[in-house]
Amino acid sequence: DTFPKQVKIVEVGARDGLQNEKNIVPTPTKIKLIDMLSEAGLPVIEATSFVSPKWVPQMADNAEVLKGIQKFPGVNYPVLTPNIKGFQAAVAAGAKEVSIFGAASEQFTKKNTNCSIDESLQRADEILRAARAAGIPVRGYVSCVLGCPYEGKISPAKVAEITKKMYSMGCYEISLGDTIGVGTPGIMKDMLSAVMYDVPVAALAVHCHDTYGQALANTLMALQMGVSVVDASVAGLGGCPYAQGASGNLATEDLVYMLSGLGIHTGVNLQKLLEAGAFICQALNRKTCSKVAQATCKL
Ligand SMILES: CC(C)(COP(=O)([O-])OP(=O)([O-])OC[C@H]1O[C@@H](n2cnc3c(N)ncnc32)[C@H](O)[C@@H]1OP(=O)([O-])[O-])[C@@H](O)C(=O)NCCC(=O)NCCSC(=O)C[C@@](C)(O)CC(=O)[O-]
Repeated sequence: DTFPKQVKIVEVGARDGLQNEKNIVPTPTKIKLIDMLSEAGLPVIEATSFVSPKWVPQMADNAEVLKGIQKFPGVNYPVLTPNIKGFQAAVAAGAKEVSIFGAASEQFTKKNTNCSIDESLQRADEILRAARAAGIPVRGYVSCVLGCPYEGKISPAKVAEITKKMYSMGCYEISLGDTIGVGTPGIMKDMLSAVMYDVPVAALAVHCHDTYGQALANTLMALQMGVSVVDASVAGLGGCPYAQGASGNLATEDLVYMLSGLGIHTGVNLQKLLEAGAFICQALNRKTCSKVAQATCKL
């Protein structure tokens, strides 16, 4: 049995999940969602992002959300920061951890952050230096690791190169994103093999979108290869606004159900997680994308 004994789930529903919503979700709804997710025992809950409100209007209430949530002891509430301006605003609002984001695709980087890969790494380096001085841990994201909406196939070597750079710049963990959910387990295996050659597996996470229904299978492959940190989104909410057609993330409920079946510890209470999912789906007036939530729905 090659599975890790314990898996850390990084809940991204309140950020990756909501950033793509057209209608602005009221700030108290976001806060209640995050509080319910904390209540459910998730160890890491990405709360919001300090990006330009011109680019992502849904995240314009970032400071109110971060200040308004209950901070459960032992739970981390990282926020996304694209540049030093975002980092400073995040710290001023009380962020204790931030995430930087880049991609293994030039065109996606341009569409998502209006710069080249090199420029995005320079911005990341600036954040990492400021974060080190302030004692703030930094997580990194690499998008498009299994394919890009603009460039198509992405080579595992390119993903390994960017991941290695972020790791050597000081990110303690790097989340490998299948941004548009096009990957299949064989491609995940090849990509991870290349990355693991350069970066210790303990510093890697996977972040699978479920556009083609492959998120759980791709995640299982990563777990078999020793990855023990998995990003997921309650009710399968989500998608990147600069990756057209990308659907939501792997549903956290489905991940928790699978891990529990495998006897892998997560510390998450599935019942409370289902309640958080039901709450946000009702608030958004939409059906859950979680199969587990659909299967256990009493209505
Ligand atoms: C990077 C920029 C800012 C460049 O955007 P730009 O337009 O090139 O930047 P700029 O420096 O020219 O600034 C434009 C305006 O935004 C302001 N501004 C500038 N920075 C900030 C900031 N931090 N916070 C608040 N405001 C900011 C700045 O002050 C200015 O305001 P103005 O002077 O016109 O009034 C922009 O492209 C941006 O915000 N992009 C973020 C896009 C985004 O959030 N995408 C989704 C997250 S990534 C993702 O979902 C993938 C992931 C992580 O989940 C993993 C996966 O699935 O693969």
